[in-house]
Amino acid sequence: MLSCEKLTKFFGPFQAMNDCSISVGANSITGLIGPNGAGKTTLFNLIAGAHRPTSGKIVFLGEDISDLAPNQRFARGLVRTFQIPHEFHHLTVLENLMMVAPHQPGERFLSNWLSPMTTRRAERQTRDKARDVLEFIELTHIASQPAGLISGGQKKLLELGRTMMTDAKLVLLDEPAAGVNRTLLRKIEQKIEYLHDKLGYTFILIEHDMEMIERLCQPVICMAEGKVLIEGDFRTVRSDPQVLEAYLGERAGAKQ
Ligand SMILES: Nc1ncnc2c1ncn2[C@@H]1O[C@H](COP(=O)(O)OP(=O)(O)OP(=O)(O)O)[C@@H](O)[C@H]1O
Repeated sequence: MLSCEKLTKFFGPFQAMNDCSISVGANSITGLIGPNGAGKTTLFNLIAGAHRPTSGKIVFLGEDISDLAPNQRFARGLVRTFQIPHEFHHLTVLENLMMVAPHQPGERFLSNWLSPMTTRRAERQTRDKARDVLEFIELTHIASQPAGLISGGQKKLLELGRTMMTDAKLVLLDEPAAGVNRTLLRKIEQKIEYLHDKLGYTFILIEHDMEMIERLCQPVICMAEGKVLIEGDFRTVRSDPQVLEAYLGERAGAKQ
């Protein structure tokens, strides 16, 4: 579904991405791990189009998307969520979902005048879909609260819900477990599993929570210093000496 080929990225003299190649199969949940500063978020930025690679190429569903703008990638089904959820603070939770739906006729001034019925019908459909999504992410009870006032974990669920308002094919999830309590974390995992198993979503997931990576991800890719150290199933990656040194060793050391 996605392949990143020999990506490099320089920020001034600093090389954040160093000949990094990954490929992601359709309907997989790929875990992206690595120590702080390994280049995981930079890789997401390159895939989503927030940054352009210095060299290398990105192919999505057979098309070279390296030169496409983020909105063009989004229109092709490549959707990204953020470490810190980017909700619209003053809009309600329901409105936040409705905002995401692509190609709404009401966005075009003329169509509001020329075909108000069509616009209203489309808005009703979007609202109905948003209500279904709210039910799925179990946030119906806070539908009319301003999104800026809901909890961090609820914002993560809302982010996941916002991907469901789009025609997402590949979802880039940036630390879905960060700052989320254990109960809500299990709920987020179940939602990801459902979207993957029942709706055929493909995910790439950056996460520092190893339990979540172990439960959800196959394969797991470990990065360090802007490149891939190893790819494999969780157990293989976890026991690789390079990984232990670069990442898990660092965590184990921190516990002593
Ligand atoms: N816009 C930028 N300008 C300069 N340096 C940057 C920029 N973005 C990232 N970097 C650097 O690139 C390196 C990789 O950062 P990145 O955020 O991709 O790491 P990460 O693996 O996501 O880390 P973390 O797990 O801490 O989020 C870091 O050394 C970071 O300081």
